[in-house]
Amino acid sequence: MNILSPSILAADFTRLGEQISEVDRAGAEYLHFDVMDGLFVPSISFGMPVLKSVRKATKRILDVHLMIENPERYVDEFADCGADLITVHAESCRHLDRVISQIHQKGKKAGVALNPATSLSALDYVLDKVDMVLIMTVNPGFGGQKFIESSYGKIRDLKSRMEAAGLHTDIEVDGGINADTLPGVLEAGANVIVAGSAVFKGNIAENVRNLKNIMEQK
Ligand SMILES: O=C(CO)[C@@H](O)[C@H](O)COP(=O)(O)O
Ligand SMILES: [Fe+2]
Repeated sequence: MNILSPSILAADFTRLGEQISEVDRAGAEYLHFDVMDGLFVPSISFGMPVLKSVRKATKRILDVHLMIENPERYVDEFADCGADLITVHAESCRHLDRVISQIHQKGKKAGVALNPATSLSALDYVLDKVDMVLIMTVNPGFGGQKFIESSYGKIRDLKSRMEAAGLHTDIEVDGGINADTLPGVLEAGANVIVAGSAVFKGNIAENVRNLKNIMEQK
């Protein structure tokens, strides 16, 4: 099933509750929550107190993307604040297998994210343990960046690898997704689509409808 996960990083924070209701009403299935620590990525975004408030504002799946060093320090707290799905970066975990188990022990779904320059081989011994793989289609740290073209091939390779192993794990893409890049990532095998600017800039309901239309045609 294809799923849309609007990234609130691109929302108007003075009207966050309203804008969350708007994407909910327009039919987005997930809500993407980008946590940045100023170390793993250059920017600092938001953390637990904001997640707690967002949890009260929506019943949708909260898809928490941790762009932080040593995320095991905070996984339990993000789980307690209302995350449903917690994604950690392979590059930021010294003990990736252990962090995946930690997320599962909290009763949450676990995702592993790969930066554009990270090989799929980082997933070799954990692929069958994760609920989702996040292929970053920009270098993490900021919204509104340009999609990296080599991502299409990477998604396709991951999809073949999963098929060969008999796995139906979700493939999420994040960064520079819009009406132009969406058809290609769907074709390549992605099914969980993060979109920040393409949802929150302009008319939110119309943007969600357009992206969902494309997703339904594929
Ligand atoms: O994780 C990140 C950026 O690091 C994203 O989730 C962005 O928030 C996506 O924004 P757009 O590229 O869709 O504007
Ligand atoms: Fe993200």
